[in-house]
Amino acid sequence: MQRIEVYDTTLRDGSQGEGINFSVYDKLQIAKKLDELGIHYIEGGWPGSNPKDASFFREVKKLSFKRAKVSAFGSTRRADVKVEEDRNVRLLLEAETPAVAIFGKSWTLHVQEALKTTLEENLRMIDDTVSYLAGKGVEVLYDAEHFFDGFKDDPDYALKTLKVAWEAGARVLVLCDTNGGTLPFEVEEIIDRVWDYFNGSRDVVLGIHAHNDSGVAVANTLVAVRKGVSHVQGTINGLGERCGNANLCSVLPNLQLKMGYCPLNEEDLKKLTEVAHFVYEIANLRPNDYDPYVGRSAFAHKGGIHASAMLRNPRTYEHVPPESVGNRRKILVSEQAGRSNIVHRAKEMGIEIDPRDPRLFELVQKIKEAENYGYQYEGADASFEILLRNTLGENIDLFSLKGFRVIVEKREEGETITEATVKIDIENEVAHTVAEGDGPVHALDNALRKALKPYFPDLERIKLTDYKVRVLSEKEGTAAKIRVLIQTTDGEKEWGTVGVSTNIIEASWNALIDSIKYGLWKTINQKKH
Ligand SMILES: CC(=O)SCCNC(=O)CCNC(=O)[C@H](O)C(C)(C)COP(=O)(O)OP(=O)(O)OC[C@H]1O[C@@H](n2cnc3c(N)ncnc32)[C@H](O)[C@@H]1OP(=O)(O)O
Ligand SMILES: CC(=O)C(=O)O
Repeated sequence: MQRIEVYDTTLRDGSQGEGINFSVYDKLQIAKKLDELGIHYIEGGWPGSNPKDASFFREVKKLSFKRAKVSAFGSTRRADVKVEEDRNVRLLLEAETPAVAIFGKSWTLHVQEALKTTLEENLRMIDDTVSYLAGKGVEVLYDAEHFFDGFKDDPDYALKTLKVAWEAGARVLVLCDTNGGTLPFEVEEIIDRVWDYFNGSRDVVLGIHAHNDSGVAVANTLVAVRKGVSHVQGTINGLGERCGNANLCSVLPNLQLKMGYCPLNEEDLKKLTEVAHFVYEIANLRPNDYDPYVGRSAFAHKGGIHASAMLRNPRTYEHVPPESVGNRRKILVSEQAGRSNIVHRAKEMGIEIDPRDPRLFELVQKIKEAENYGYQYEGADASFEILLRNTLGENIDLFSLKGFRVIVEKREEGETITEATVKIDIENEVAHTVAEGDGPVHALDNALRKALKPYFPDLERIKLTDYKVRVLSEKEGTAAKIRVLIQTTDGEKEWGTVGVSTNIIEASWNALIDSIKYGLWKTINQKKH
């Protein structure tokens, strides 16, 4: 089995994606993660492009990588300029990286329209640049920009550019589908023609760099490997110009788990999900839950039929074990659930329940009715646990509500005052408190805490971290039904709760009360054990 070289261009082509702007520090952090993952080459940027990329190459020298080689990217020399006088080529050398990637034109249209030069001069530009850099002892990777489109228009010329780069000393010839318009069967046919051109010589090393404009960048990369390509380029999460690049988070597990290649070692592949989320975080992007392999939903099972079969044998609904890429399985509870989903979730909570227990049928029904009303338990694990325990006859309520009132007063001077009064039964006493807040929910939270604090000092640690409101029936205007989802933490764990009502304050109260009730019960329960 041939060795596959992995070349990551998240820091260069990934930075060309709309909305992406990595700082030098970000780039260095990502480079370290890529090295830990076992990536062979890290393309850090284009030193001739901007001061940030130049600065990255100065800083990255201070780091030592376990495995990865750092590569600098740039173009061939400009037309009619001596290679040793070309600014871009000089800056590439000044980056002092062990490898450089040079892109050159393979498509006559580009030579004539974009470069405005002759076909012969373009060949000289490739020849001069590759041989000059190789002569300086740098490993040169040659990116044949628009190779597939160039080949379709003028195969002889496109192939000639490859030959020139190879003979000038390029170590790898990377076939680029720059516009991302090529389909997998075309990639296969064209690569066959490239091997024919080089008389099947496997001394030649071919690479692939595919863009995702047709949604097939990963497929194009995989078929290229099947055709003997041994150098694979791509980015983490598929970031990159326009629709992005081949997503290494799909390419790598496909190669490793399905095709029998070993671009990474088995243990390193388990870091993939963490690296994917790290890059999203640094790029300030919300992770795509539906990403293959590494998305939060990649192994989330919602349908009752799926959950039932999964619990008997995970292979029934999973193409690979989630742990192989560092992800995890989730069994969701919702209106699509059956008893199996609940048995599984209950087990995770330490509750053993017989799948034939009649209370389970009752609970499935309750959930379906509640979701029909507007509740959503997928993001509200604590509200689900409360419902489950109540149905099983366990009372986790440490206090009960006697009533609340909220007053919002808008004053002539423009000031808005919000005040809440809460009355609760607690340990056979009645606590009656009043508090102000920035808004009605804040005031209620403050009043409730004031009432509970003397009984539960641990309440201090319980903090709301997120509060989301969703209108469920927009057409009803201000009388619409509202769903409130609250996230809460005690500094160690997070939990979610849900409330639904046509009254936004009541919906918020329901979610709030579940959140605090659950947090207090959990703390007391932990102390007991
Ligand atoms: C397929 C790819 O993704 S390639 C990478 C693309 N990435 C980027 O463009 C990001 C970094 N780019 C930059 O910072 C700038 O574009 C620079 C510094 C490279 C060049 O900036 P400028 O000199 O202002 O020119 P501009 O951005 O308009 O680019 C056009 C110039 O590049 C030249 N050029 C384009 N491709 C090549 C090539 N393969 N070899 C040599 N020169 C090239 C063109 O001939 C043109 O030069 P001219 O204006 O003298 O005719
Ligand atoms: C080199 C490169 O990024 C491309 O051709 O798409």
